[in-house]
Amino acid sequence: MSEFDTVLVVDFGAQYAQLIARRVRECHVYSEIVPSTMPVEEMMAKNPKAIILSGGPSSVYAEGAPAAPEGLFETGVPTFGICYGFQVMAQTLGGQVAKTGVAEYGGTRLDVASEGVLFSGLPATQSVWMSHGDSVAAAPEGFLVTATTAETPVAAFEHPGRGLYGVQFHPEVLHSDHGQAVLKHFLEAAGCRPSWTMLNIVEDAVEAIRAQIGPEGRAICGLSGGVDSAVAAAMVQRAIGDRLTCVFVDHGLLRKGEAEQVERDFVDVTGVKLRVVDAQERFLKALDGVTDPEEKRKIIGREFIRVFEDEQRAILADGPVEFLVQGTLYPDVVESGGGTGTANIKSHHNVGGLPDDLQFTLVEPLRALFKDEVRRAGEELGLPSAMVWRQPFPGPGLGIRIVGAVTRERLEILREADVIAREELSRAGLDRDIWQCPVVLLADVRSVGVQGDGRTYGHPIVLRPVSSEDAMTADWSRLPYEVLARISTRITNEVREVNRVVLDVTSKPPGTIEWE
Ligand SMILES: Nc1ncnc2c1ncn2[C@@H]1O[C@H](COP(=O)(O)OP(=O)(O)OP(=O)(O)O)[C@@H](O)[C@H]1O
Ligand SMILES: O=c1[nH]c(=O)c2[nH+]cn([C@@H]3O[C@H](COP(=O)(O)O)[C@@H](O)[C@H]3O)c2[nH]1
Ligand SMILES: NC(=O)CC[C@H](N)C(=O)O
Ligand SMILES: [Mg+2]
Repeated sequence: MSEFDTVLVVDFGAQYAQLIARRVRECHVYSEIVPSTMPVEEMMAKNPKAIILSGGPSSVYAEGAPAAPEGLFETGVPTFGICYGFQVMAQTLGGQVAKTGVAEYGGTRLDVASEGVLFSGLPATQSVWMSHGDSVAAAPEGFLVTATTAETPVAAFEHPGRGLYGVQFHPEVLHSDHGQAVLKHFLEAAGCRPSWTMLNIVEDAVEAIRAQIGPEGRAICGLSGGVDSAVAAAMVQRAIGDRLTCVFVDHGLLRKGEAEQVERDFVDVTGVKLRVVDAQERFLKALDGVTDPEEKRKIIGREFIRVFEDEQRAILADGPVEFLVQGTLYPDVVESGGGTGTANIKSHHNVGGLPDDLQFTLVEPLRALFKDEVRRAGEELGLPSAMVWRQPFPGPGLGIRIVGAVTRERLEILREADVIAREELSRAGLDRDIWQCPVVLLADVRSVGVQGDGRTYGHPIVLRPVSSEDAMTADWSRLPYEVLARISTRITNEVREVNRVVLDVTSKPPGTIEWE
């Protein structure tokens, strides 16, 4: 018998399929996503202990809407439907789904009518997160309706005898008060053992990397000094040892002290082979005069790859290098429009920004994970905590924090302002409280100031401190006024060209974290 149980998440085109999978993993049960079009026999071959049906954008009664996999409810495998998955279960088993004319989006009060299995021991009223326009009008025969809301008479149902459960709300998002408990109750009822740990992610990833690269293959890893590439590199190093060469690209869009830090921190700890490439000229030339954010991102993505290709040739003497390792995470993929039916928000340089003629085979062991999971993997791998808890910094660097064309002078201004903000936030002990704090230069905006009794006509700097769990959503950080005041005073005193500092008070959505 396998040491851990498997839960399949059947994806109906959900925004949150990966989020469901990770919440299951948080219950220490292994979980994998499969498309709703996969035949039931193939699902059964994976020997699932339980199945979760995800949400999705369609209406179950619409023509062409994805149906429950044929025969799924006859397999006897305990199954939990969420939102669309709940509606699909209701309809397939003889209940009724209809557009009732009322929709619920966001926080909603749920009244538990009967604890049943899912709500066992939980409060009779709780706040849950909803996102639906269709509703279950009648539960299938034999099902107990366990919860309602003001607008939704059937907000949860279950038939423990048949191992079938469903909820209209999203237990996987953190805004649902007891969502994780509801999920846990389902997994327990299904008999899933909590025996899976993050160690398995590391071990499995290392195994998979070994299999992908083979016994002779060699790889280059883009190392940025950030968490993701550090963890990816450490995994690959564990898999293929010194057949890995790391490449740090100094593209001139880095913050003060960044290049030195990579050499000091990562190489010291891992002893990995590192090549540092000074590519400032090439990036600045390629970006000359470019103001469109997507164009900047595409150029930066392409130039990164061109540098990796040059490095590939430079180390050819030791044997060909076919693989490129990147620390790509799931949010990079969804935002670049790579999820099921998701829109392109911005092309992350390492996903949507890659050139079409890419010669490398990509190795991306973190592609299905969120940042906090990567941090835990980093801890499992024994990386130092200063590295594991470092705030994210985007690959395109200061290039997407200058609103307007990128020039050496503007980079210098931004670098000076950024280091002041970072110093003051650290001094105030706020590094762990905030997710990151982009400092943005509005290069094409000027405003009038008065300094030393004279008139100035300088540029504004925007501070964008945010708190977040996984960068998919974020809120602006409520920093102490004294800290903001100190940052503002120092930046305007110390950075010529800047005569105004402003604070960005927008959450994500509607804003994104970076300005471009
Ligand atoms: N300066 C760089 N040199 C080489 N590779 C880079 C550089 N910047 C980014 N990359 C590559 O692009 C990937 C994505 O960058 P991203 O900023 O998302 O991750 P990270 O820098 O590893 O971690 P963090 O999100 O904590 O900054 C990196 O994992 C790395 O492979
Ligand atoms: O490596 C990266 N390449 C990119 O092209 C990129 N764009 C945004 N980011 C980082 O991703 C997170 C979410 O950012 P946004 O809310 O701006 O999309 C934040 O942490 C951003 O700093 C990037 N990281
Ligand atoms: N989030 C969802 O799964 C939505 C399901 C369905 N599209 C509805 O609006 O009710
Ligand atoms: Mg980074």
